[in-house]
Amino acid sequence: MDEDILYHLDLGTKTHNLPAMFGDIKFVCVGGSANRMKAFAQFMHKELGFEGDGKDVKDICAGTDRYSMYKVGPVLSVSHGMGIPSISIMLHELIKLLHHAKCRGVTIIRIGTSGGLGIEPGSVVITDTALDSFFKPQFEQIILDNVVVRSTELDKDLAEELLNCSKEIHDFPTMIGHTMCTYDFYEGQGRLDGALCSFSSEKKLEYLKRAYNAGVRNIEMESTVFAAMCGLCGLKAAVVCVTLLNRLEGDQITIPHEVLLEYQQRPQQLISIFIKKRLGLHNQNNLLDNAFFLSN
Ligand SMILES: O=P(O)(O)O[C@H]1O[C@H](CO)[C@@H](O)[C@H]1O
Ligand SMILES: O=c1cc[nH]c(=O)[nH]1
Repeated sequence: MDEDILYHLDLGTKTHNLPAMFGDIKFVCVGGSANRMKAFAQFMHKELGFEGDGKDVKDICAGTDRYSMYKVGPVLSVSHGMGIPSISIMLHELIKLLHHAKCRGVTIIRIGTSGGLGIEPGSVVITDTALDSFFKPQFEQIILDNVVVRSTELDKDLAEELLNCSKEIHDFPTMIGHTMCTYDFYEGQGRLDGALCSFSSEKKLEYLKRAYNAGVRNIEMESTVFAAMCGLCGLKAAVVCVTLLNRLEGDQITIPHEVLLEYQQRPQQLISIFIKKRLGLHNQNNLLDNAFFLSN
């Protein structure tokens, strides 16, 4: 194409110098909420030792209210909204953005929240494989009037590397497990507390226990399409989600707001250690030299 307009990001190849703006990106972190992804950018600003408090970090996608995007050195932090359609639109445009910007060796991580299965609330789950609602490691994309089945395997070495980083954090449990991805938060996740509910408490528990026995440790709403698209486009990808409750014990999220905020920071803490280790900065307070990123 002579010009590529990344409509939902309010960016384009003729209107923006994408290699100059994004060419040094090595890590992309994505998550549902715009506020969380801004907070993550501010946190990484501090963690990477940049000057100032990072409070004035600019939303690169401010021209649209669909998604928010923040850049801190080699780290891009992007919101994706809720559910498969929302994240898949963002990923199409983000992956084209990385291509136009000539980025190389990029690692992409979803940092999210989820419902846990049989594990302590506040635990962090690193996904090895994303499963659909039938516990299959696949994502079904409708293309024209065909159902195209795509693999949802994630990078096993990256998951192990993240698990190793978690050993430095002693405040909460972290584990590797399967993640089930659904099209809905209520009926789709076997909740009894939606506006509609057509099954019994016994049926719900029977389904969730089968999911547990199939290796599922948490449930969320984006991991299958994320794994499938990143895998097909050659991006090393991981999904790291904190659990807000144990779904074998209830449906409503009753934790106080401050606890929710603290839980949401857990995947961010882990990813910060991972990024700093990859950059050779872990346990150092040195100021980053931007030239390092431009030359690597
Ligand atoms: O915390 P985020 O990243 O939004 O992810 C989870 O939370 C949302 C539901 O509350 C869904 O998008 C689910 O996947
Ligand atoms: O139970 C939960 C909690 C967060 N996100 C989900 O998708 N499900």
